[in-house]
Amino acid sequence: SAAPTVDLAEAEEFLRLHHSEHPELGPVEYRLAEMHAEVAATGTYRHTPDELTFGARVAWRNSARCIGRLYWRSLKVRDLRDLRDPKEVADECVEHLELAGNGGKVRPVISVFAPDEPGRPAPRIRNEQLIRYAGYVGSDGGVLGDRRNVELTAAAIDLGWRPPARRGPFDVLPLIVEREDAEPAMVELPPDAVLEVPIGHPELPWLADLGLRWHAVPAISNMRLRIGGIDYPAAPFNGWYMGTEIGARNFADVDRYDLLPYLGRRMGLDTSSVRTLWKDRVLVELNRAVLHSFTQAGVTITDHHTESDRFLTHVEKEEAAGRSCPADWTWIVPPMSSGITSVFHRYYDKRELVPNFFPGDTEGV
Ligand code: HEM
Ligand SMILES: N/C(=N/c1cccc(CO[C@@H]2CCNC2)c1)c1cccs1
Repeated sequence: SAAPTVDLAEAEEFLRLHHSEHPELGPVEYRLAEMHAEVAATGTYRHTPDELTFGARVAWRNSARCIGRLYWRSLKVRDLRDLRDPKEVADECVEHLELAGNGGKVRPVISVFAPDEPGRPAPRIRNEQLIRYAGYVGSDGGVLGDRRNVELTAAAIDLGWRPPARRGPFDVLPLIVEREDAEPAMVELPPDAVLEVPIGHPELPWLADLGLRWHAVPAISNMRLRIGGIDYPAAPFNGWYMGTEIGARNFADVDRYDLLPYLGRRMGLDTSSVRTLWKDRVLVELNRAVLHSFTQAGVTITDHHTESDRFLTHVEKEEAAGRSCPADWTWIVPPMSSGITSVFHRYYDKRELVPNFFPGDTEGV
């Protein structure tokens, strides 16, 4: 027999949850006995496809920082647990992006690759998201592109990635997949797997000439999915964007694209003092540009008002189902116009439930 590497209490709690929410599965006792026998023999157990699908959907439902959970039942789950080879994992991530992008009608998808098992290390995706723009540090210390990805860009170059002849602010980085006992794989994303939206403004024609753009599919690839005591370190998942993520954070943060001062001047605002609220006026127009452009391009996007109302509907539905809906106010409340969104005006249950997603071990490396 092998020493159990899996937390038996967490495994049992998960199987009981699965049967309680799906009575059609019959009594849980048989499954519990099977699990205990497998753990006694091998130190771990294997989820059935149904358990994996249910577990991934509940992990989303338990993600306290996620405002988009109303549609948690619709998550498409790709069972790729037999894949451990870094190159194969990278290639399936390209498939994931094509399936999720769906020509603009973005679908929430998760791909679950091999779990950590005794003596069989799992693959891990180095990139924080499947699609990331390069960040190049200039000799003057300035950065061309996304400052957040300066280290990832250097890692890709170290692995042999050649930036385009003319470096730009939106060069898509290759995917890097690592496994402790294998060579890392680095795969360029083919253009048709990377749906992008050019950014223009409904009333300011000059904005389109700036060449701003963003990718349609946000796909988090460095978090660990934990289900019933089993960890899946490579389980990239995507939804669609809420406009503020791009307009109020990616384009606005000083340590990202830092566009507010430039756009303020182009809009002819008095940027000499914050008291003119010039930053706030630029922020609104930049976010209107993002929502307008995605809609024009036929790419799914949601605004922070609609998404706030949807989330509170989700909280009500969960409570009607007899479940508490854990939520982290500091992440749920959007990064602009907070007080005029519905989620601002209440408290939330902050417990941490499992199944769930946790920071990966490449987090903040
Ligand atoms: C379908 C549309 C979805 C929308 C609009 C949405 C929206 C968001 C937003 C705005 C955040 C905060 C991100 C930030 O502040 O940087 C977030 C966090 C999160 N979302 Fe969702 N989400 C969606 C789907 C999903 C799906 C499908 C999953 C997983 C299956 C998911 C899991 C999470 C997790 C785990 C976090 C917290 C990440 C962290 O702690 O770093 N979301 N979501
Ligand atoms: N819209 C989204 N937004 C995010 C969801 C989770 C995390 C993030 C990015 O988080 C980074 C770490 C902290 N802020 C930036 C963005 C989704 C990504 C995957 C499914 S939905």
